[in-house]
Amino acid sequence: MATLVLLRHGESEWNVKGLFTGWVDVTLSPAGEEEARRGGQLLLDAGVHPDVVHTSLLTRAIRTANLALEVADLLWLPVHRSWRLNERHYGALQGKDKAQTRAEFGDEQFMLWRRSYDTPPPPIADSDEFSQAGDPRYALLPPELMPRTECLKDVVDRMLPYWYDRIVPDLAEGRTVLVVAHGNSLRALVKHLDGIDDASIAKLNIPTGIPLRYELDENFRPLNPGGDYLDPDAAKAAIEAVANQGR
Ligand SMILES: O=C(O)[C@@H](CO)OP(=O)(O)O
Repeated sequence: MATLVLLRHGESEWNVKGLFTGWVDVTLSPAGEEEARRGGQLLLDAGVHPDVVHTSLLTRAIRTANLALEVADLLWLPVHRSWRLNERHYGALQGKDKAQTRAEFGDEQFMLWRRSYDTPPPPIADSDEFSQAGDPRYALLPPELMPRTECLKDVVDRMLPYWYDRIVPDLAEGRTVLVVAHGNSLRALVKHLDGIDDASIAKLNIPTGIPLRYELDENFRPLNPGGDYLDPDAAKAAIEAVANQGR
């Protein structure tokens, strides 16, 4: 049996403003910093002691990991970062206001872009102020792998190699693994873990800053399907708030 803990970064500055974020590297809001620390406290209180951390290349996830680990007195843990755990690339919607987008394109198109499994938003132009073309953190990424938009299916496809090649080996060694990532990269991982079908995944939302614990069997499948939030009441309210963004 192995323990896997998933943690979505704390509230970001663009979560507060209601903007599509994706790969834009915004930082945490003051409330998000607090959520991250509380996430660390929840780990401590539950007696969960991660041995290794995997996170994305985006500041909001990296800072969340650091703030949570500091509270748990675990800043010394090994941390691995990969673009494969980044948020879904939101294409030309990056930097756009969610409520305005919904008003302009209608609820159906808005939800297709936000939550359908295989409809990506239009691609972002390299000249767009919110494009990541030329961002030095992706300099070693082969150009053909650099996304200009992604649907959730694309995220599953680029995240799974990291799951199998980097995270599963840690779990197989008996390590407790903490993955600090993003709303949609964690939806992709939960879809895989829980075997959620392509239509039902539209309804799954992940709250910021609340650790979600899975106990996995020898095939790295959940013994507790759906996982257990370390603060279930707070998670319920926060999940509702994520679902209603842009309304
Ligand atoms: O803007 C984003 O990158 C994501 C996460 O904040 O938003 P959504 O929940 O709408 O997919």
